[in-house]
Amino acid sequence: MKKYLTLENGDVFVGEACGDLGAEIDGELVFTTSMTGYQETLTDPSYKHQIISFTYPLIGNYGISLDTSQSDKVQAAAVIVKEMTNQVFHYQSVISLDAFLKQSKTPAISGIDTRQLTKIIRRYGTMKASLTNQPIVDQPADREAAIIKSATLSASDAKDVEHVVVVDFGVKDNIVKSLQRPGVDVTVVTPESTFEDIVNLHPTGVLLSNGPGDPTDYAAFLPVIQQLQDNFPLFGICLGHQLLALANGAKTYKMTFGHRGINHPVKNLITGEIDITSQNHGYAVDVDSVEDTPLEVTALEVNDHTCEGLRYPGRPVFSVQYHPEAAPGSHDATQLFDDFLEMLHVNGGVH
Ligand SMILES: NC(=O)CC[C@H](N)C(=O)O
Repeated sequence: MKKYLTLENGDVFVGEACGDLGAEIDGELVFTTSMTGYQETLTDPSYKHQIISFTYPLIGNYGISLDTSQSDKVQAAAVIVKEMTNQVFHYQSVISLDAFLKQSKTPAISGIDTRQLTKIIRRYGTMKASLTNQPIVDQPADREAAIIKSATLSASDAKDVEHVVVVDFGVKDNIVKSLQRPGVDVTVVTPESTFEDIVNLHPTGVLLSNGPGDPTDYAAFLPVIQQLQDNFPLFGICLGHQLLALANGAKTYKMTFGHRGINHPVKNLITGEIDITSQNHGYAVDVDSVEDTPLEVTALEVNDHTCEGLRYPGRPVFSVQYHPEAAPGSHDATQLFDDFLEMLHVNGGVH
C-alpha cells in the first residue's frame, strides 16, 4: 500500500505504508541522526506532534524490548525510514518495530530516501508535513502543538535524606531513573503546580524536565522558576534549560533544523573538556542574550557554537541543553546527576 509524504514546501515523497496502515497525520517534520535507540526516541515525549525521519538507513533490526521505552507509549506522530525490517535479532526483543507502531496506531512510511529528505530540511529548515494515503495538493493545515498536562507521582523505597521534585513538562523515564538510588526520593509533578505546591512537598532539590514545543509557550511557569532558584538547588534539562534561561531574562529562538542525534560534541567552557552528547531540540538559548542576565554560559556545541549549558554563579542552579540521561546515546554526561545530588547534600537545607 502506497503512502504519501507531502512537505510544506510542496515536495512529495511516495513510499510504502507501514506501522498503522490507515492512519493519516500531519506534524512537524524533523530528522534524527541516531544510528540506534529508535525505541527510546519514538517514546520520548519531547517528540510529541513531530514526524521523525531516521537518517540511518535500516531501522527495526533489534526489535522492541521491555524497559527501554521512555514513556508509556509512542509519542512521535509518525515515522519515516529508508528500510524498516521485520527480521528482528535481539534476545530481549518481544515485538517488531512495525507491530509496536501498529499497536500504538502510529503511521509510518518506508522506502524514502531519508538522506535526500534531510538535505531538504537542512536547506529549508524544520517544516510541517503530512502523511496521507492519497496524494494531496493542498498545504497541510496549521496545527498548534499541545502542551503536555499529564502527571505521575512516583517515589523510591529510600528513607528520605534527599527529595527531588521533577517538574514534568514531558519527562523521559530515564531522567527519573537516573535520579533514583538509595537515599533519594523522586516526586513528579505537573507544570500547573505552584511554588507553594512544590514547597509543600519539602524538596531538597528541583529538576525541570525536557518537553515538547516552543519554550515561550510555558511563560506561566517562569515566575515559579524564579522562586525555585531563590530557594532550592535547581537542575534544568533541555526544555528545562530553555525555561531557566527565559526565567532569568535571556531569549530563545527556533533553530533552522535543530539537533537530533546521539553524537553531538559539547565543549564544557569551565573544564575545557568535550562530551559526546545525546540531543533532541529545535529551539536554543540565544548566547548573546545571556550577557544581560545573572546566568553564565558554561558549554557550547562544537559545530555551531549554540548554547549548551548555563549556571547561576554562587548558587546551586545549572542546566544543560543536551540529555545527560542518554536513552538513547552516549553516557559521557551522566555525572551531572551525581553533581546535582551532591549539591542537594550540601545545599539541601537551604529552605
Ligand atoms: N528535548 C526537549 O526538551 C526539547 C525542548 C524543546 N521542545 C525544543 O525542541 O527545543
